[in-house]
Amino acid sequence: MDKFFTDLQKPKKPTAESEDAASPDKQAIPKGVVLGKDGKPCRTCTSVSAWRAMIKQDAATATTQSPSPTTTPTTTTPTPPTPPTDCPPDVEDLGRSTWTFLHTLSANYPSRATSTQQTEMRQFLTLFSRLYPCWTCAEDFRTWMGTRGNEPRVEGREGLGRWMCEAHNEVNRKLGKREFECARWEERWRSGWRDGRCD
Ligand SMILES: Cc1cc2nc3c(=O)[nH]c(=O)nc-3n(C[C@H](O)[C@H](O)[C@H](O)COP(=O)(O)OP(=O)(O)OC[C@H]3O[C@@H](n4cnc5c(N)ncnc54)[C@H](O)[C@@H]3O)c2cc1C
Repeated sequence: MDKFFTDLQKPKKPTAESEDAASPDKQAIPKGVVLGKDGKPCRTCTSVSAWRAMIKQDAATATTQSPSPTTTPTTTTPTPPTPPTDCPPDVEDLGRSTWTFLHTLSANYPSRATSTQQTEMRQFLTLFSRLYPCWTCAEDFRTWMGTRGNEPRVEGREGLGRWMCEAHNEVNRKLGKREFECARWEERWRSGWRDGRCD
């Protein structure tokens, strides 16, 4: 699991297993930008900041490679405008929405799941880990989930909620974020905080 996000700061190449296999031009890819099978950056695998850095770099390259014979080359490249909110999600927007869904799903899982419900939840998590649109995230999530001791705990709500919290904390650690106190997952995602601020 050490590779989970370790190369977040490097452009990540799709693996042969990934449906998005590509042959990237390393020179042209800024840090943090991930490529899809068409060789183009994968927006759902890339943060807006890395995306914007790429646009800025493209603009700078265009300026230096094809200067107009009649104009003086510019020395600064304008920062692209902040995208409006109704644009396709980047890796962070997608992640926030997805965690909201996954924790809410756990919070509404039966306290004691039937064997059918357990099977369905296992199947869902397996499919989720294959279909999540950030393929680099999905790949690492699959690896984590497949590691001994990290298998989904689907017997009931408490186990699943804790497991989801641990899964999320794994991502938090890899991204250098603070870990969440898993004893409080239910307050965050089901009952609301004990101080009553969500009531
Ligand atoms: C399966 C998966 C894999 C991902 N992999 C990557 C990746 O490889 N690279 C990448 O850049 N991004 C990845 N992301 C996105 C990343 O986890 C964040 O969603 C994104 O960086 C936005 O972070 P955030 O700080 O806004 O809050 P988020 O991490 O999205 O958290 C949202 C809210 O959940 C609560 N929370 C935080 N931690 C926990 C926890 N452990 N348990 C319960 N609640 C918690 C907090 O209240 C927080 O505000 C992944 C997302 C998912 C769903």
